[in-house]
Amino acid sequence: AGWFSEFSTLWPGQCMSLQIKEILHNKKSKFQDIIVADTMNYGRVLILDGVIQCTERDEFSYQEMITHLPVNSHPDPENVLVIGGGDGGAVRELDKHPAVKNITMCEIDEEVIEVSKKYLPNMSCGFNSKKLKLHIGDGFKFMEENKGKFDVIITDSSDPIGPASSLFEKSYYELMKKALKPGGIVCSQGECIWLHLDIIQDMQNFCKELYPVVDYSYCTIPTYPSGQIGFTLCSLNPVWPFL
Ligand SMILES: NCCCN[C@H]1CC[C@H](NCCCN)CC1
Repeated sequence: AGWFSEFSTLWPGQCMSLQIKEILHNKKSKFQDIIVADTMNYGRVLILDGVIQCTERDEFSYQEMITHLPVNSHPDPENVLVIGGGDGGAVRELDKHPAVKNITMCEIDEEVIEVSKKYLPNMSCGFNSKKLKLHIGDGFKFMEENKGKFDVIITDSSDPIGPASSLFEKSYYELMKKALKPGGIVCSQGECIWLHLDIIQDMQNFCKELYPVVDYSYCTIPTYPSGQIGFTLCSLNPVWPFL
C-alpha cells in the first residue's frame, strides 16, 4: 500500500500523510477532484482537490462541534440551514436534536453526495433524515434567495481556495445575517490558528461589525493540518452568550 500526502499552499512547509490500503474512487466532478480511499488506521477518507475533508475515525470531532455548538446555544433552533456538508455528517448530528424541526442543505457538488452515499455510510446516513430538504447549488446564491428564514446557519465548507472561497468573505456574512431570523446564530468552518491566524483575525473583525456576539472555538482533529480546526461563531442575540 502507498501513502497519501496532503501538500497545500495553504499550509506551506508541512504536510500530513496517511497510509493507504486501497483507492475506492478517483474522479473529477464539475467542481473538484474527488478521491475516497481506505486507510490503514483512519477508516475511509474523503479527499477533495488533494485536501482531506473527513475520515471515518475522527470526523465526529468536527461534525459534532460544528452542529452542537450553535444548536445548543440557541433557545429554539427549529430551522437550520447547512451550506456545504455534502458528506452528510452535519445533518446526521442535527437530526439528533428534538428541537430541530427543519434542516435545509445547500451543497454545490452533487457528486460529493453520491460518493458519500456509496462509500461513507456512517456519514451519508444523515441524508435519511425526515427533517431534511436538500438543494444542489451555490450557497451564496441560495442565501440571497432565502431571507429571514433560519434560526441557525452552519457553513460546513472546504478551504478558501476553490469552490468555497466566497464563503470566507464579509459579503457572505452580510448575506447570512439577512437569512437569519431574530436571535439567529451562525457557525462556520473557521480554519486553524496555527496556520491561518490572519484569516481568523480578519473574519473576527468584520463579523464584529455585523453581529453583537462573535467568538471562535476549536476542536482537535488528527487528520487536519496541525491537528485542529476552528469555528467562527456569530449571534444576533446579544443576551444569549455562547456556553
Ligand atoms: N464535513 C467536513 C467538511 C470539510 N471541512 C474541512 C475543514 C478543514 C479543511 N482543511 C483544513 C484546513 C487547515 N486549517 C478541509 C475541509
